[in-house]
Amino acid sequence: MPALEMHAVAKTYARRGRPPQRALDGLELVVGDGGVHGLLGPNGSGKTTMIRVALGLVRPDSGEVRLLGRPVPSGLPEVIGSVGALVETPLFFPGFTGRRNLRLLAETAGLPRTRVEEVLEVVELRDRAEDRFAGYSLGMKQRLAIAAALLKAPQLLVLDEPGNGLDPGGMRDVRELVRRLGQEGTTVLISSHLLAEIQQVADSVSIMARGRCIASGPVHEVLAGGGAPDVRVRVPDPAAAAAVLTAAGYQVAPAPEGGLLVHAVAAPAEVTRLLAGSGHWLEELTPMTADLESAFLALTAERA
Ligand SMILES: Nc1ncnc2c1ncn2[C@@H]1O[C@H](COP(=O)(O)OP(=O)(O)OP(=O)(O)O)[C@@H](O)[C@H]1O
Repeated sequence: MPALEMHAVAKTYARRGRPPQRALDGLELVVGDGGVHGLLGPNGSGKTTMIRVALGLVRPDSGEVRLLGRPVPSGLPEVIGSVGALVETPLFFPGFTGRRNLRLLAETAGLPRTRVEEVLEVVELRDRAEDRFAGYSLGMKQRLAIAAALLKAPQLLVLDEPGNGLDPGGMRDVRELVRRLGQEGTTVLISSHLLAEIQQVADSVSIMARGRCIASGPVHEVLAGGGAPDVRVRVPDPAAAAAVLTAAGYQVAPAPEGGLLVHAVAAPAEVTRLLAGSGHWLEELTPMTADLESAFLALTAERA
């Protein structure tokens, strides 16, 4: 059962004195169970709206939403206890310690104090748990917020742009935490407009642009555009080598940096074998994995 499913979801915000703003435009999106799923898109692409719709905080104009298998909003009461979310900066009491803030939240939710100690441990704030919240760095505040979302031991953790405003050290801490949670069995949905952030933590990714999902799948597949990667080869006689590869059915072009670019190579060893078999000894064979940035820019530009 997927953690989250959205079908044909549309949402347009009415704005006083200005034309309505379409935020979701027939969104189709599935977040599988387990691992870290990244939601990537430029500012204004609809990520926050999508998350708010998923959690029943915003009612869509049309479409179908299922969270942990239950329809939203009607089935929400059955599953919301298994979903932890960090959508807006939660309100902590600045004068209270981190521990006391969490204890208050745990009490309200009917959870034992031992759970507070567990989540403090998970976000590595135990050493600083007796410091006042007001004295925490942004990164520590963010980790405390994640700890609060983890109190009820959620099956699904939703984090909307958790890296926003953090310095590189803070971002690294959040990244490591997210990766660890994913490995330990929590399904994490994390949004970001930063490619590197998603690339470094997510197992799968959905790319959003203008209220739609324009690509989705395992990170390495979305990066490669869904197909096998190109490889660059260098040989002493490129023209003759190109002829050998073309005869074997490969598409070959001169590489801009020199050498040959062989398109969509599922098994690079096959290229090595073919060329060696015809007396062309490879000087270099490099898989050209597209980085997320170019894949992302190409995708969002295409559909814009
Ligand atoms: N409450 C609202 N009223 C009017 N327009 C809104 C509202 N919330 C969002 N929008 C608009 O809907 C579009 C999608 O916004 P949304 O916040 O969902 O995108 P996002 O991808 O999360 O962007 P960001 O990274 O900037 O938060 C934007 O054009 C935004 O200005």
